Amino acid sequence: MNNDSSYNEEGVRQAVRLFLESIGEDPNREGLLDTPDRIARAGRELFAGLHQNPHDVLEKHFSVDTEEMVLVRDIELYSVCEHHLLPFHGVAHIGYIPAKNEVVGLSKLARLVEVFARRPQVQERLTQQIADALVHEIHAKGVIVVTDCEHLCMSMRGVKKSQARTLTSAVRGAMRDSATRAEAMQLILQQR
Ligand SMILES: Nc1nc2c(ncn2[C@@H]2O[C@H](COP(=O)(O)OP(=O)(O)OP(=O)(O)O)[C@@H](O)[C@H]2O)c(=O)[nH]1
Ligand SMILES: [Zn+2]
Repeated sequence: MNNDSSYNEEGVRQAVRLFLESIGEDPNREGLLDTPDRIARAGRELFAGLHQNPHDVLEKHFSVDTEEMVLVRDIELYSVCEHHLLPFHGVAHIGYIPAKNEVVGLSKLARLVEVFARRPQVQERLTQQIADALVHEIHAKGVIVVTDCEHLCMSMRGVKKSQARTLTSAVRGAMRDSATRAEAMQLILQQR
């Protein structure tokens, strides 16, 4: 169910006006006049995942007779860290071993990333939520999710380490088997 009726655009506009005033800006100067409205519209998109759920994305699946690993790597992701509300961005790699006849369309894996990325997040939770959704919604026998991101709160402010990448992983079920996990990691790391 995609229901964003709890998204309060006027509330966001007021908060942005107050924020601009509070940093010493003039929200009435020409360049900033439309900014509260722009941010209200952008926020609807950036936080759309708060009003979506993984069930809807993974509901439709196919009867493909396979129980072998499927892996989609380099799925672009943009999220917002919940501590500073600054972006973190990078890629997600998702591998899963489907239950018999519960294979999902490849694009649905990318849509699943969007459901959890488009929220205030921490990278660890984002990674785990993607893995858990594949177990709960399509009964995947094994799952590995690896995310690899740059956090702007670590690059453009604070410690200012722009080269630092954060990698987090979540491994479930049969993917915990060391040989299977090694095969998935090899596919993820394979030279482009
Ligand atoms: N574990 C984790 N930490 C994150 C994530 N995004 C941002 N952070 C960290 O959240 C922490 C918040 O630390 P605080 O000490 O409360 O805030 P701060 O004073 O702004 O911290 P600095 O960034 O060190 O200046 C920082 O260390 C950030 O790097 C994330 O996805 N996962
Ligand atoms: Zn942060």
